[in-house]
Amino acid sequence: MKEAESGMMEDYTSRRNIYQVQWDKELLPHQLFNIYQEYAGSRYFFMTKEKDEWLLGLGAEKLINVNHRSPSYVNQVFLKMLSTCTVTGITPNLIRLFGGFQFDEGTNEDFAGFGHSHFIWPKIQVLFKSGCYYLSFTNMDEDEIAAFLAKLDDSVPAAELPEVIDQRNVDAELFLANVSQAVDAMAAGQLTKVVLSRRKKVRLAAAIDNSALIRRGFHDQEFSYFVLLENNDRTYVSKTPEQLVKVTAQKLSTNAIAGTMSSRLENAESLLLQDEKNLKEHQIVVSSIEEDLEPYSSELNIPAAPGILANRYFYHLYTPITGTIDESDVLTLTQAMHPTPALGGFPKAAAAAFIQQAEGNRGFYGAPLGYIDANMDGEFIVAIRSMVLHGDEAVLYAGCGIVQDSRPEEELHETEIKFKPMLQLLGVSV
Ligand SMILES: C=C(O[C@@H]1C=C(C(=O)O)C=C[C@H]1O)C(=O)O
Repeated sequence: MKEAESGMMEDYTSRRNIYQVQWDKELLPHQLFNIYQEYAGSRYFFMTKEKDEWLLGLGAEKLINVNHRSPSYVNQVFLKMLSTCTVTGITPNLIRLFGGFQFDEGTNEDFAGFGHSHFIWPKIQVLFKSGCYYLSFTNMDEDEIAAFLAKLDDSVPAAELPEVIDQRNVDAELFLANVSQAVDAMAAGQLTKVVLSRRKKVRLAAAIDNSALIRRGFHDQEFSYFVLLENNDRTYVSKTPEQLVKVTAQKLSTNAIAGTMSSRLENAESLLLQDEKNLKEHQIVVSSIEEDLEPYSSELNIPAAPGILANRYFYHLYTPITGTIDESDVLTLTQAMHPTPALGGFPKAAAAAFIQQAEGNRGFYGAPLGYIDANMDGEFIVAIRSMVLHGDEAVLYAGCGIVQDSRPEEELHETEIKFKPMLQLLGVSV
């Protein structure tokens, strides 16, 4: 906790005025994104799978951007900041701190500039919840707020996405070699499961306007979260079906999602529900989540067998898990669970070492992204089906679980399908 020791925490203790209002007319996130260009580079958007709740931030009143992953540090800073607030309006619990912790401690150049703990307290926060829009302004004077509210009625032209001019795999050969090596390590008894990934680069004719991506993600029919986090000239985007953990008033929910089959296969659902390799991959995740949560929860409800999570391109084996936590909060659980063997492997330490040596660092790919509120409740997702944007280039990430009976070419194919949600978002016909 170097920052705390060196006194940088002082930075978070100046007084803040928060002004909150409820807004009655419909607000569209892609229009809000474009209202003030001066906030570009420090905006974010988070939407649930059901699309019934979303959170949007414009501008950073405070940015937590440190080069170590530390939920307790983020927690401490957030509490300090909350203690400095004078709230005029609805309720202080509406304020959320949004961001995430990178997958591992090392550096990945695709994510240059993002912190390993990276969270934003926005200048303007828009929360859509239970059918209502709540706006919170931090340290903005009356005139600034009035000017912003006046702009909400203006229609902001929807951005268009530039044409795609190139797409190519960058490490398919390395991925095949890594899968073979993982299968050998499993035969030698060193590992039970490891999740390996690879990348694809897509180039567009011009720099990408993030509001265009939000417009697409907001209107599509996929059952997945949508997350977009800007940091200066880079943006991370994920359209993931996977929740890491959500806590509301001591009730927790999480899920195991592992085991995949292309929806193009005939009878894919019943084939997947009976497929031994996929069931094995899935059970490893369920057992590990149960073990990780055991110290925090005296009551966990875990169905005896998985069901199916259906999306446009694939089906996954899916086990929803609920429970009650004793003395804990969402950040502690995030740390206890990440990475589940849905993104790391099993045993956890051996899998982490294997990934490190095979691929290097993952940045936000597979990482927990989400928010906390003043009650220390919140929700974090596992950022997969994702990409980093930088100017006119997108670097896409996709991975899959490897077990002893995995075949490299089949796993390569599975990752190819997993690029599709991002390719489609960018406008590549898939
Ligand atoms: C690793 C990814 O997905 C994970 C791996 C899965 C699998 O191997 O079946 C399924 C869902 C996710 O837990 C990814 O999409 O990049």
